[in-house]
Amino acid sequence: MKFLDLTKVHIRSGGGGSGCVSFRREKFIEYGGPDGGDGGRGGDVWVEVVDSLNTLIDFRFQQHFFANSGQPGMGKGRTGKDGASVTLRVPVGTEILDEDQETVIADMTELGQRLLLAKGGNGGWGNLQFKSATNQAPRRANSGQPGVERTIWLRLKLIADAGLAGLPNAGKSTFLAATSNARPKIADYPFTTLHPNLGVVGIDGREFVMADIPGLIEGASEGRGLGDQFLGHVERCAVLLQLVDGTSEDVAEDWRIIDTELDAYSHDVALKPRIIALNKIDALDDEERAEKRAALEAACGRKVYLISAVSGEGMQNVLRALLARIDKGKHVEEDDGPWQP
Ligand SMILES: Nc1nc2c(ncn2[C@@H]2O[C@H](COP(=O)(O)OP(=O)(O)OP(=O)(O)O)[C@@H](O)[C@H]2O)c(=O)[nH]1
Ligand SMILES: [Mg+2]
Repeated sequence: MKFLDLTKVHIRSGGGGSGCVSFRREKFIEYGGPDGGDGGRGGDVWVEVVDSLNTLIDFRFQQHFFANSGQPGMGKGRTGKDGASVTLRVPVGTEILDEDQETVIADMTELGQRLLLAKGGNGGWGNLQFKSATNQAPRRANSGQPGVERTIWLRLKLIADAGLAGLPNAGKSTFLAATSNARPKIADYPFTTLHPNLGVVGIDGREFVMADIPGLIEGASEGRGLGDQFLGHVERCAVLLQLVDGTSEDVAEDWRIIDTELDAYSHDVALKPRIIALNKIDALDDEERAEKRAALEAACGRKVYLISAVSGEGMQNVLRALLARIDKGKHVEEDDGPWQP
């Protein structure tokens, strides 16, 4: 199932700068002692959990994370500058795997959690450090330690922010394809979608993850059709978008069937914030739109969005409403009850 995001990343910490061999050269001081400074430390490679999108999509564009090397030491006892470190910013729930993809190096589960993945090399000693009672003028300095290079994998179990629910053919996959990077199969027969698809939806410069699941039918909670086996995937969503096919004879009944199945599956899922949209309005005239909207609003007792996943009409409004619900879910801990638009 396409619920895992897996990305390969190459990392390299910086090597330490080499130590310097140098002697004091000043007028009237005949034998200036050694004054070569140490090399700077190489930069580290860190991973840190940040509050961001719950996909690893950014790592498709940047797969190399190389820290800078330390600068060499200099005369007059000056230490070289340390190399800059780099940090991989990952979402909560990212696992770090070794190159073999089997060994789990770390499980990044908490916001702000930080882990050192590759330590920068120490800088080498300058000749100043080698001065001793027996050797007042050492011509010796160390080179810096090399950096560490490795390949790792990031693996994230995706959690959808929004889930699509509706009868077969309601247009769920069309909606996902129209609004996200996902390319699910779309066709004019029921049960086109056989497994869930996920897509990253962009709206107003923000992004969220939406899941398209196979259509539900009456009796799904008792195992009819594809049953409720995929509803587990929407259990953790912040909001559900229920699509009702506008070309259906009885939109109120269509809404009720899904509502009943959600409730039979789990009370919690039925009580989740839900946004209702009447889809395929491009196929309806004004009178039909008004009539069906009224019937649907009477059945569900809340605002109904009018949309067309094909023409794009009304889509922005629904996406904004979903995003607002998702944001609300993230910032408000207590449940403010169902059915609040
Ligand atoms: N006219 C019109 N047709 C639409 C619209 N949205 C979807 N359709 C059509 O409705 C049919 C079903 O669309 P899908 O997106 O496959 O429906 P689904 O809900 O994913 O169906 P299942 O995967 O079987 O549950 C396709 O022929 C779509 O082209 C719309 O806004 N307007
Ligand atoms: Mg589908």
